[in-house]
Amino acid sequence: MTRVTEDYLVRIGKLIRTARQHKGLTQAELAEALTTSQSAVNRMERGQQNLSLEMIARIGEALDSEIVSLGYAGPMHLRVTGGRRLTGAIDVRSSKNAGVALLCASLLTTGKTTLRQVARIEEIYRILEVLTSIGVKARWINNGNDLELTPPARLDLEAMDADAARRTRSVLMLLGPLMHLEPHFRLPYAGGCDLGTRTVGPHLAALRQFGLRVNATDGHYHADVEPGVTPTRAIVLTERGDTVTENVLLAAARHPGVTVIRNASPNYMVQDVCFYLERLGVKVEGIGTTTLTVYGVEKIDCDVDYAPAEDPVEAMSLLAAAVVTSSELTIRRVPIEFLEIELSVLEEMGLDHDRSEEYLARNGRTRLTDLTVRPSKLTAPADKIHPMPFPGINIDNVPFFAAIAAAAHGDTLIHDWVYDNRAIYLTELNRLGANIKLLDPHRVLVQGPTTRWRAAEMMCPPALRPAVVVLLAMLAAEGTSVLRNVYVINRGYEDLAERLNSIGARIETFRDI
Ligand SMILES: CC(=O)N[C@H]1[C@@H](OP(=O)(O)OP(=O)(O)OC[C@H]2O[C@@H](n3ccc(=O)[nH]c3=O)[C@H](O)[C@@H]2O)O[C@H](CO)[C@@H](O)[C@@H]1O
Ligand SMILES: C=C(OP(=O)(O)O)C(=O)O
Repeated sequence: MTRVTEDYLVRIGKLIRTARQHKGLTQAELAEALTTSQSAVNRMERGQQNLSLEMIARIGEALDSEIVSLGYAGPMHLRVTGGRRLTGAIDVRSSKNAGVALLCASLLTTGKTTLRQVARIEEIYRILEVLTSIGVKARWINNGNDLELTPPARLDLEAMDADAARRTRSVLMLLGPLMHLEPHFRLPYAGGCDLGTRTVGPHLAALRQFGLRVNATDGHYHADVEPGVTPTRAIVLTERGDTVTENVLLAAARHPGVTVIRNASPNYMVQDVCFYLERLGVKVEGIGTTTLTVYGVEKIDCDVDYAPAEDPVEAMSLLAAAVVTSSELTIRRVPIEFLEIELSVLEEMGLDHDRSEEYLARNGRTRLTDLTVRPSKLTAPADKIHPMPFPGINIDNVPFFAAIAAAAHGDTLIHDWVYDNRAIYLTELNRLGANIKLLDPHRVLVQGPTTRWRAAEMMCPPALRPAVVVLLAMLAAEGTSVLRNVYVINRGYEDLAERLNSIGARIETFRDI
């Protein structure tokens, strides 16, 4: 690990102290955020503690401070000592996908939005950069667990951080709230994982019914709002997509009158957005179904406090971690409604598991359970694994079936019809000892069981879930593996390496300078 010299340590220490005081944290509070002691923070601030670049980056994150978030810290990599069993229990955190939608939704009210237990992940940081660049005040409170967002009297859309906006597809969900605030605006083109072409047509077609016209030129969506246009009948989405449903919900929330959305996604992040809207005083009927009726409120000025639910895809990731490492693991706070089809398939494959009594998430609505998974002799499923819009196997959970199928006896056909590239990335597992044949760009045949995972040094595939699947296989492979440039994992998982270490993994993070 690279160390910085004494002179720099004193200067960095001063910067840390100033940034901490600016944020209103005590040394003890910063220490808690960094999982270190108050005396260690005291030594750091006096320049008497050696600091790894990793620690400096973490301090920067804890303090939201550009000064110490060191622009020169290079890409993050992981070094994995594999072949270890996982053990104990781990909590699922709140989802990336609800988090980004709720950040966009915060623009609906002129009041303050407090979001509890928001995942501290890169994707959230990108949307936060976009929001703060246009004037929203953002503050992490309660030891960095909760996020407080206060909009300005008028947004400065011209000042939008285009680089941050281009790194996330979720910026698309600003269309719905912004159309109520500005008659003309532009948004940089949306990005996200490298998953091939993804549709925006359904967003634009649905929002047109509220008078929003969008032209895509020069790397921007140019949006113009025609006043007085109102949907004359139910809005029928051409695809049952998650973000398109959320976008229309956000447009409908401040549209005076009743909007009916058909072919809506009932998926987890959409439910979170509906629960949030209810707290804003916007009535939504049909939550959890494919027809949503929204009773819009033209002006919303209340403060709102909401805790997004736990992430089913993170739950599936942890479950897959237990399976590939043949471990007994308890995964707590699993939003069971959104994982039960996956669990039914896994039960058929022979997965030995127990579920606790159900209890409610902090939002008071989502049902949670604690799931204990035990080492099992798995057989390949009789039928292909393929995703469906909810309810069905979650599209983002499909890659985890590749790792699980690799541990099962027999051949599993996986058909990812949704994304152009994602199935291709699954063949990366072959470098770690799996036997996966690419049948065409959307289908792979996994031939199990993988008797021995092999350690390897690899670049992260440029898509979040396949990247995590590779990491899981590295946990199973004896020896030392290296996974390079894990930004894409940090887009969607909070402190994944550290949290896996807390249940017995051995993963070190390191960075290039
Ligand atoms: C921030 C966020 O919430 N991202 C999620 C969201 O992205 P998002 O809602 O943006 O997903 P897209 O709209 O890109 O849909 C994914 C792909 O599925 C296709 N499609 C979708 C629905 C449908 O009924 N028919 C159809 O063909 C789309 O054309 C697209 O190619 O949903 C995806 C699908 O669950 C998830 O992978 C993403 O993690
Ligand atoms: C595809 C994903 O996300 P995004 O829509 O943010 O690219 C994902 O979460 O796996």
